[in-house]
Amino acid sequence: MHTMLSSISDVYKSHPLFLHHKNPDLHSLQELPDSYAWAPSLEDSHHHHHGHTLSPGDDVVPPVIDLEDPNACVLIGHACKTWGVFQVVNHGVPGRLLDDVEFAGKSLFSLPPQQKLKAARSPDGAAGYGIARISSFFSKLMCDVVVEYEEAMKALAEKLTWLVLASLGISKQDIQWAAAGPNNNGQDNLKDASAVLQLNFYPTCPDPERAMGLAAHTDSTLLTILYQSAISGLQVSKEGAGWVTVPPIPGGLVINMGDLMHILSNGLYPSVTHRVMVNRTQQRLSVAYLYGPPTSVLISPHPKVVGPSRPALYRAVTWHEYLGTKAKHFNKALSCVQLCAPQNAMFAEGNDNHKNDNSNNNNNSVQVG
Ligand SMILES: C=C1C[C@]23C[C@H]1CC[C@H]2[C@@]12CCC[C@@](C)(C(=O)O1)[C@H]2[C@@H]3C(=O)O
Ligand SMILES: O=C(O)CCC(=O)C(=O)O
Ligand SMILES: [Fe+2]
Repeated sequence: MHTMLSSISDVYKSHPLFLHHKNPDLHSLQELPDSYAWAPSLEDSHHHHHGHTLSPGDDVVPPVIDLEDPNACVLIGHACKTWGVFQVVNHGVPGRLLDDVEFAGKSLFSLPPQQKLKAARSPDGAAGYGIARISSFFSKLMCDVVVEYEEAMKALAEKLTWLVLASLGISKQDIQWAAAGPNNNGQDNLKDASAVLQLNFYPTCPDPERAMGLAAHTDSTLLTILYQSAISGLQVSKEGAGWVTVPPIPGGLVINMGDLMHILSNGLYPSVTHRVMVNRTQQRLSVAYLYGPPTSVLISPHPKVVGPSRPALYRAVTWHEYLGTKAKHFNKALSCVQLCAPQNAMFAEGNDNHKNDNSNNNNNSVQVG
């Protein structure tokens, strides 16, 4: 975990980001500060899609897949093609561990602001605070829970990656960088895969219609495992349906396809654009496990999904390089590595149709590792 995190952190040495840390005490606000209000265009888009998202009896939500279902692989393939997101149950992560990480995360965010500021992410780092720096803030419980949670997420992320790839006809032997290394006892581990654990906290907001929890984006990952606790807020963009709320289900985990899976699948499994709305009465915690390959391995459209009728749409990139591109071009990153013009509307959808300035996200987040 150390080497992974340090190599992801390396990305930001050349892309320092000077975010302000002067967060007001968002818990006590009666009114939305102007600096948090989104432009009217965005406000329109809230309303524009409301009818689609919230109409009664609307059962258009991402599929929920039972990982113990023998047909899980086929169901996952279908979900990836049509939604780019699905929820999993019977995933093997104990409900007790989800409760623990939620409790630990909430304790962390309820620390006095001054204490949290001590853990501010440095401008040129990826992590909000390193293990060493946070240790003084937390009980041992927090560290134990995070370590245990990361282990459980890593195992689930590997399993899901293989299922997603298998649904494309790609097997373990077809992925060189995933080959068993000297240290993993011949197990089918994704050798040196990298990951970031991100805790997101969304305070209640007096004016949720005018504010945004987290701006529309795709994750720069192979896939992301998201625990969204019991409070809704996550929405995914679905062609023809607009913004669709992903309803929290007890013990469920949300799986997002990221840009690297988009590239690896040659656009067959598009990365899903998603955002987070804030809530007037309930604060919300989410825990995202952002999962990718070893940071220096080249990822390109896999030969199994490339052919004469389907040329490679993206050039090879490492996760390291791609994170740099994302840091510079945000939602246009995917088109920066695109090789030729999209061949049909499905690919024309792109990921820059929600380009927003995300500098005033109404969220606090922190990465631990
Ligand atoms: C490994 C990653 C993936 C990162 C960048 C880096 C560390 C933090 C991740 C997130 C987490 C929150 C959304 C996002 C869009 C963000 O701003 O930070 C993610 C981003 C990405 O998926 O591009
Ligand atoms: O809070 C959520 O539900 C989503 C968070 C998210 O998209 C992220 O951390 O990348
Ligand atoms: Fe995300």
